[in-house]
Amino acid sequence: IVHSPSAEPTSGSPSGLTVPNPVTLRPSEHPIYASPSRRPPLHLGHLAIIKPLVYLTLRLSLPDALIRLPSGSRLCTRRSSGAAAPGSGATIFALSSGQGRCGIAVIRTSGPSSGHALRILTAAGDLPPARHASLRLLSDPRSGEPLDRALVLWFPGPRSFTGEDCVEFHVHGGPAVVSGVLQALGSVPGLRPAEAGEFTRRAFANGKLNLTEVEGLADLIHAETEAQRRQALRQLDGELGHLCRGWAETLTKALAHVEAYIDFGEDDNLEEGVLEQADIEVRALEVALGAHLRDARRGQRLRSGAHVVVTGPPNAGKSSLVNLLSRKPVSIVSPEPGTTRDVLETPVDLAGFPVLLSDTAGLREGVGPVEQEGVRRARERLEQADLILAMLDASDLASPSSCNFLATVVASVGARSPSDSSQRLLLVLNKSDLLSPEGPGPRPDLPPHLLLSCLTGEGLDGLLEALRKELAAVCGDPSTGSPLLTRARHQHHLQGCLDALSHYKPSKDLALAAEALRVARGHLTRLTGGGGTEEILDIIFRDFCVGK
Ligand SMILES: Nc1nc2c(ncn2[C@@H]2O[C@H](COP(=O)(O)OP(=O)(O)OP(=O)(O)O)[C@@H](O)[C@H]2O)c(=O)[nH]1
Ligand SMILES: [K+]
Ligand SMILES: [Mg+2]
Repeated sequence: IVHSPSAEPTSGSPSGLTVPNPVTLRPSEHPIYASPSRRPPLHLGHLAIIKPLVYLTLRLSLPDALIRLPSGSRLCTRRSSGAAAPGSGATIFALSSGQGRCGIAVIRTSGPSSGHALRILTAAGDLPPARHASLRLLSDPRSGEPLDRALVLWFPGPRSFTGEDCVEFHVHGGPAVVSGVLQALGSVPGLRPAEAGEFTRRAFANGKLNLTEVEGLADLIHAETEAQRRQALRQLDGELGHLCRGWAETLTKALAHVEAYIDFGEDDNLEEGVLEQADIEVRALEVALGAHLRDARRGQRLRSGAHVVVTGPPNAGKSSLVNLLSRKPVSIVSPEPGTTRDVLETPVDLAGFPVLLSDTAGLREGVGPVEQEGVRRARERLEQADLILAMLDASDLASPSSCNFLATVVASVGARSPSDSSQRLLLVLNKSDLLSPEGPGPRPDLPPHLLLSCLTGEGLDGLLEALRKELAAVCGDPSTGSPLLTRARHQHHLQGCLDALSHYKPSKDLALAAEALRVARGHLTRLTGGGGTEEILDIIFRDFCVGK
């Protein structure tokens, strides 16, 4: 029996599915008002009047709340969640496990009529105990005909995946059983089939997941390699959202400092150093954002695949290597130089990392127009590579094409420092089987390289290990380090935040500095799904299938 990971047995579940909904509190409802000593917000030792204290406390405690400010409302009044209200009380149902014949299929419902539907299908007056698997006979409510003996799980809201009342039917996976149960559910008043991603959308709207977690869930469903799965799980655990919320809090604090200074600084009511403190924190945040952005492409590569391009002079064995790594005959191999003309790409899982592997034409000059076009395409593809697999024939290192390749491609990538280039290069000397065992090895003046024979397979393990290390550097290791930015959307908002902070110059103009902080904070809020994100929701939820 498969226990569905979508179920959420306890509120602080270990999968981190529960995220406190950013609620809008009125000042009078906020706990800080009940006991102001709970969280001393600032060092305001020399505060002469009580008004700034209340004011600052409000601002620090209620970052996204609707706040009516004492004088000149400067803190923006943003509604916390950008989600649409969930589907107007309809109860949705769908097959949530994969299509086709299987041992067990999971059908679930979400919405206020879930309990009613469960009672009707099990012909029982009572609901089963919450969050326990119970064996029940399901029958068609119209004909009374038995459909299946199934496990049913009842998740009363809000402790469910969507936050609404949910039911899961674990039925036998035959197509007739599944369609029978789906039809039976469709006959219950108030129930309708779910649309793609609708369960997750409701979870988002009810504050069960934030936007980066929704993206993590979509990626987890689509993860094809180990590393992708690990990255998606970390994002689903809310690590990126957590980081952004921490940053947004820093900005809120700084904003409160600056605004307090605008309103009360001149009255000499604030202690010294309030602005300086804000300055220090903003600068530290800029450094952190910069570091994350430098990493930015790694998470995206891990999500969509790193570009690995095999290049070298003709006949080095490039196509042989591509076929070996992809374990299928992607490219034609022949003793004739200039066999490969077009760029041939194939997705492969290399040591747990998703890779788009490209075979290219051998690089040489003075050839006919067709091969020339192949060489041009090869060079173009080389520019887009995250990792270059540079290949030479170990028995042919003295040839003009080998020397030329070493002097141009290998030398130029090797000369760039790792920091100013995102491209990496592995030099592979193929056809090691042709080297005589007693004879001298390859030229001693060569850059670091690996020996390989595509013919015998010797050196392949070493190459795979080297590839694993290189790809970990290219994609980032999803099990360690800070959470990666997996989408261009994340990068866009972090860059926007950083750009806004470059206008933060409190020594020049305090009002503009405050505005810069607000814009910067807005980007962070939108990254996790707060404030005006409606238009991107559709894009994100399109990634889901029906039943998720
Ligand atoms: N002895 C030996 N021959 C090899 C090895 N790898 C490839 N070859 C042979 O070298 C020849 C060229 O191999 P390809 O894989 O077509 O080389 P390529 O670099 O793709 O060639 P082009 O597409 O023409 O640039 C073929 O006859 C292969 O069988 C190896 O490790 N040892
Ligand atoms: K060839
Ligand atoms: Mg080839």
